[in-house]
Amino acid sequence: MSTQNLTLLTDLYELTMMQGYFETQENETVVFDVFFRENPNKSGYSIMAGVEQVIDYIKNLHFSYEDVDYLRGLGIFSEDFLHYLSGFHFSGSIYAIPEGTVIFPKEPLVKVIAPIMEAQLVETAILNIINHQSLIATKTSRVVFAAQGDGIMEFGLRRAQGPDAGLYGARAAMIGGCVGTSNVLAGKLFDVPVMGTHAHSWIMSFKDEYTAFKEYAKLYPDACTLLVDTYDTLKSGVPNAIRVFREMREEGIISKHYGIRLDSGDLAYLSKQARRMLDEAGFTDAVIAASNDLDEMLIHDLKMQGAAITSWGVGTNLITSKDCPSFGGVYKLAAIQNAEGEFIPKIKISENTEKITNPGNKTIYRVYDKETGKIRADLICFADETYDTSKELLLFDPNATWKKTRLAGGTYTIREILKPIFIHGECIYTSPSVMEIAEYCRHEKETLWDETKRLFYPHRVYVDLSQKLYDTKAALLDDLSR
Ligand SMILES: Nc1ncnc2c1ncn2[C@@H]1O[C@H](COP(=O)(O)OP(=O)(O)OP(=O)(O)O)[C@@H](O)[C@H]1O
Ligand SMILES: O=P(O)(O)OC[C@H]1O[C@H](OP(=O)(O)OP(=O)(O)O)[C@H](O)[C@@H]1O
Ligand SMILES: O=C(O)c1cccnc1
Repeated sequence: MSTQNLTLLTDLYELTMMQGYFETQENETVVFDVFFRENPNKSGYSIMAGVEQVIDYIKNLHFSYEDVDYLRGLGIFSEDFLHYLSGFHFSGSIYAIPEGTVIFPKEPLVKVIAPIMEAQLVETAILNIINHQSLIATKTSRVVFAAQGDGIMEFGLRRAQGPDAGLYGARAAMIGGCVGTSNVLAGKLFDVPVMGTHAHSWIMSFKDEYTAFKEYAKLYPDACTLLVDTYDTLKSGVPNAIRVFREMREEGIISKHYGIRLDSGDLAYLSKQARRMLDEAGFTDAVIAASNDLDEMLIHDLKMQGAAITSWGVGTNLITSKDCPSFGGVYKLAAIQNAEGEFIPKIKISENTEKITNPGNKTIYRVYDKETGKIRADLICFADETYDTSKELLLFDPNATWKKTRLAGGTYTIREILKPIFIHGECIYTSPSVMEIAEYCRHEKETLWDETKRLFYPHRVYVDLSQKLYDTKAALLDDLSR
């Protein structure tokens, strides 16, 4: 939250390195990139989320008297360094891809340009925030895709990995496309719709199911979703719900939003039977909602089975991204500024060529097909490179350079997707509201080809390097292998 001081939310090694830089170096300005190597959940794309919380974190970055005192107590920091920390503030620049944007592996999601002591300190918290929210936004986006336009309600708070994961997970889930959340604190803090039904305990607390439904309908006639599986879904739950709906209709209080929720058993079979019973009773607009360990695969499968469900409550699998519990974003040094103000590219070698980093102070252009508005590729280049869209653009796969695509001038458009957030310590970016981000995210997904959006074996979007960046990288690798 915006006033929270998370300065010590870092790994100890960031502070021990910071002290090392303080003792041994000139505190040169460096460039660090946040990027990830693989989309989670076998997705063809990911969704950026968490920038607003990164902004809050950076704005509140300071070592309080108690923080400094605690660090002193560890017995590993000098008084000179602790004195430096007590006057610390972030003076660098940060660029980020706006929340809700579709993102792909290898591209810089966040770029930090700052004196090395500052840039090093912020690694852990930035990764923590972006990794978590981007993971949940991406998972949600897949669940939403599977539901083919039906609403997904985020129900995961009780099974999230702690309060923060529940709260910021709900925020990310809204960005990824949920229609609402059961998380009331998320509703208050992020101004997003809260919604829900009722629990089995409600039914069990009354003398019988009918009375429980009736009392609920009296209290909440405008949002009356009755949980029908406590005793026997088709023999008792649905008939009792119909009885109550009928009485509501007779009393003229039938609402716009009413229906049932299934939470166990064969959801395809039960939903079809329930639909038939509701329709026969004249309640054709009663909504059938379902929950019970759902995820995108199950929802996809239930759709294939012709389930008559049009509203889905998804908890555990979404809020924990159960099939892929980590986003895998990393933070790597890409350049060091010399005395002349030039950024000298740096590279990290790996046995695994996929893990070799992209050097330099970079930016990203998203290249769109002019006619369809769909993404052709992303192009990572140096920050000072520019492109003229009236000229031919040559794209090539950096891992298989013989794979080339030539886009004729006038057939494509480009958009720089990395945006300035902080310049020389000053925040120059205003975060949109979560619902505005969610709307933007919905449009962003329209720029993906269907082949990229599909749940299984999606088509990969190319993330290419400019010729200049490719040549620089090759030259650095060449130098290091001498
Ligand atoms: N038609 C279906 N096709 C595929 N999966 C289904 C179908 N119906 C339900 N499921 C899923 O199968 C799983 C069954 O859950 P589980 O074995 O816990 O039984 P249950 O119905 O929840 O019983 P109970 O809650 O009474 O223990 C859930 O994840 C549920 O969403
Ligand atoms: O299955 P999930 O995707 O995690 O969705 C949330 C679950 O949480 C509730 O169950 P719970 O047993 O906690 O409470 P209940 O007594 O209200 O069913 C709800 O009925 C869902 O089944
Ligand atoms: O409102 C609901 O139906 C709900 C909320 C949280 C978890 N499960 C269900």
